[in-house]
Amino acid sequence: MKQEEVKRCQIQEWYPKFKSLSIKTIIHELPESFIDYLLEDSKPFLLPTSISGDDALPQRIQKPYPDDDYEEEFGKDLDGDSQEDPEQESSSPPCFPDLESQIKDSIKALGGAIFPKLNWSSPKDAAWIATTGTLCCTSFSEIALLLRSSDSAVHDLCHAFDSCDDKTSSRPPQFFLALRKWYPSFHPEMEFRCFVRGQRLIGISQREVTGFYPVLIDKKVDLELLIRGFFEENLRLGFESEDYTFDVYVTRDGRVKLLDFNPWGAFTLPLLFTWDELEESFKEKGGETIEFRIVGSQCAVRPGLKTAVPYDYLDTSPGSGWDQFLRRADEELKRQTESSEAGA
Ligand SMILES: Nc1ncnc2c1ncn2[C@@H]1O[C@H](COP(=O)(O)OP(=O)(O)OP(=O)(O)O)[C@@H](O)[C@H]1O
Repeated sequence: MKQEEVKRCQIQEWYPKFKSLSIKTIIHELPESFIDYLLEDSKPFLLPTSISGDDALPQRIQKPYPDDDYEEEFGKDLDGDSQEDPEQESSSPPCFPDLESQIKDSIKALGGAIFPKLNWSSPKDAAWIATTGTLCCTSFSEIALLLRSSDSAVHDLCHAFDSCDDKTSSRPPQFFLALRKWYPSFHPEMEFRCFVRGQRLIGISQREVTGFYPVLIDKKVDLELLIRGFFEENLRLGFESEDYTFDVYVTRDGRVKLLDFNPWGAFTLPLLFTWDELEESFKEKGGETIEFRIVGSQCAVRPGLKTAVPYDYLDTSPGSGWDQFLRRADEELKRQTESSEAGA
């Protein structure tokens, strides 16, 4: 894969051209100080101080220590004076007044609630930390909390070009924050990922693979016609890459909305396909047919895509803690088996 292909899939690159086919979005360039803040490994975890004071998150979260209790226990010396905290200076909450004020205006212009996204990715793996459990944000600090907690954001910030065979840099020159109007009524069964190889649409997959939606069985033929028409009319010659994926949402009245572009292969999830299957199908059929895959029964649903839990839950590598836990569980099992055998 080439860097150029990955760059084309950045929202600030494609959105201006395909704006009329997509959902309402406002894009802000991010200052480097905010990128540093997202990447710094500061403890305690500090949210930016709000300039407006009308933040959706309680101010208390933004303090390094929980008020009086901490001071009572640790902060007073024997004479009763507060001790100086050597970390105090470095742990004062950051503040991005200009960015915050621009974002506040954009959230208002988008109806009061937005879905945040960096150049390529949303912080979908961090939804668990939000008070709503979703990516719906109404304030700057909610966005900051999601981005700071997300491995998908770190991927965009540090590893976006890792799969490129002509990689010259680890990051793009600028980062952007896309604020997309929040749609609470998105129907997951109406989202599809479409696979384009050699400028031919060769595959369509249900996007939400953890559910069985009987309605798709009846609608499949019509949906394929709609998506194919959308692709031929707008993307085949309009998007410059030869190989890529695009995500669409089909509204109840049959309009196709473009949600996203992703590079072919590498970090992009092939959902109900494998990349080998897609390559094979292109080789055999030369892009003449489209294969449309949906989950065909309740028994065929896929497990979650492991994108919505903290990385620590999944990491079983040495040093993660899980390795020790599993070793001890194994030892305990062996011990029990041995003692029951000895007793028999
Ligand atoms: N504006 C929106 N309002 C509500 N939900 C949304 C909105 N945009 C996207 N979503 C939901 O969030 C999901 C992820 O969105 P999106 O594809 O933009 O994120 P992503 O990080 O690029 O994901 P991927 O890496 O899989 O492409 C979508 O499948 C959709 O269900």
